[in-house]
Amino acid sequence: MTARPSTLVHATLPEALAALQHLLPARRAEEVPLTGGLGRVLASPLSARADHPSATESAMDGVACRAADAAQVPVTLKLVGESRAGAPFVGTLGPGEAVRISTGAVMPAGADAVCRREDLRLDGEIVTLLAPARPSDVRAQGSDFQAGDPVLEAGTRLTPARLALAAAMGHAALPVVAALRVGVLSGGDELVEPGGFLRAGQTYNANPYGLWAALREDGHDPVLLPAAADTPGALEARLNAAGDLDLLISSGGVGAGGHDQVRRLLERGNVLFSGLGIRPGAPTMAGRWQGRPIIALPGNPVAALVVYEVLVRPLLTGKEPRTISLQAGTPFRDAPGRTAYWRALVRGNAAFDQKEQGSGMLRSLAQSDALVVIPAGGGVAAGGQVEVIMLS
Ligand SMILES: Nc1nc2c(c(=O)[nH]1)N[C@H]1C(S)=C(S)[C@@H](COP(=O)(O)OP(=O)(O)OC[C@H]3O[C@@H](n4cnc5c(N)ncnc54)[C@H](O)[C@@H]3O)O[C@H]1N2
Ligand code: MOO
Repeated sequence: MTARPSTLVHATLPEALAALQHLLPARRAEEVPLTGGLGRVLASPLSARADHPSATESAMDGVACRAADAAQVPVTLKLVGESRAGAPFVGTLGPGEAVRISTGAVMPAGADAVCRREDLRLDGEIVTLLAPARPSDVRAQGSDFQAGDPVLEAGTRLTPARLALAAAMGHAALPVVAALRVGVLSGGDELVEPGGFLRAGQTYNANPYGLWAALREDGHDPVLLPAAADTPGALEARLNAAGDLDLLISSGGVGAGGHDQVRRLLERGNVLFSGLGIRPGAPTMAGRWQGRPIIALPGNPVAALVVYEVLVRPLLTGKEPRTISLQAGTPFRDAPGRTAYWRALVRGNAAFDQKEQGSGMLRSLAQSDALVVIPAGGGVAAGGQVEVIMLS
């Protein structure tokens, strides 16, 4: 059956992204505890509830004193007390005086520098500084961030460091974009679940596990659906039984091979685009089946994961892949009429193409550091500049 008039044939990546954006449900916000925030995306900006540091404090173990007293060394100062983390020195430091101080302890009033423990000698109430006390070993109150500062922007993906930051800002719960429930489906008579017995001509079902992990990384809620056999009825039954899903992502069955059930099913429903101007991933399709959005990725495992990286991830996170410029350590050819994403190793400031670029060769993707992006007609000689997407 031919595609409907609204179908984009051989969409560009931006066209495909724009078309898909209209298909996803409006994104709600929800609150999660800090321990549930990894990979989630902030739905609104997050401001600090307190200054960090909350007081001016020492960055080192040693003694706190006046920098002016300790510019010429060796110098002898009188120890008048101690400031420990949680138990500050009470009072003001006078000229010629010092207090013992530990890392993170509040600087006494009057003190503005710290001499490190390894740079001094203690003798009862006398301390001899052997190196000048340093103002740079003092952390000023609010020098990391101040109460009320909008530290994390809406749209920020929560990494371990950002979760620690949110905790340091005083937040126990975080407003995040509600996860989408995404069904992950594969199809093909040759597929055997990992762990099972493999006969010649069969292949372990790998794609859903990579897609499941990528969806989890992006803060969504993937649901693995059992692989469907290559019969029209089997696929339809899987989709109908999939239950309440916001989106379905399939892999396989979009080629022109005659057993390509996903393609046929989508063509009976509503096709949004059929074919993408990229390599790998050219046969990618998207559309709707009984109202539910479906992104149909190619079966070749590298194609499925590369299309996730350059199309699905930007769609689900609202962020374009971050590219950096590197030198081409080897030549990178273009793919006629398509944007190519070549697997590459990154060494120093240069990208080197992986010898193996076959779309079925998953090992070379797993062992790559980056995808080098080469626009149609834009092949690059060794020594030229290339844009690359770093793979996590
Ligand atoms: N004559 C042509 N043949 C092909 C073309 C073409 O233009 N002309 N395009 C090739 C490209 S590019 C791709 S990509 C594939 C797309 O094919 P399908 O999406 O229909 O994928 P399948 O035929 O189902 O499988 C392809 C390949 O991938 C393996 N596969 C599939 N699913 C999984 C899975 N879940 N886990 C692991 N491996 C999987 C499958 O065994 C096949 O080896 O078509 C090319 N052919
Ligand atoms: O799009 Mo196919 O991606 O090269 O294997």
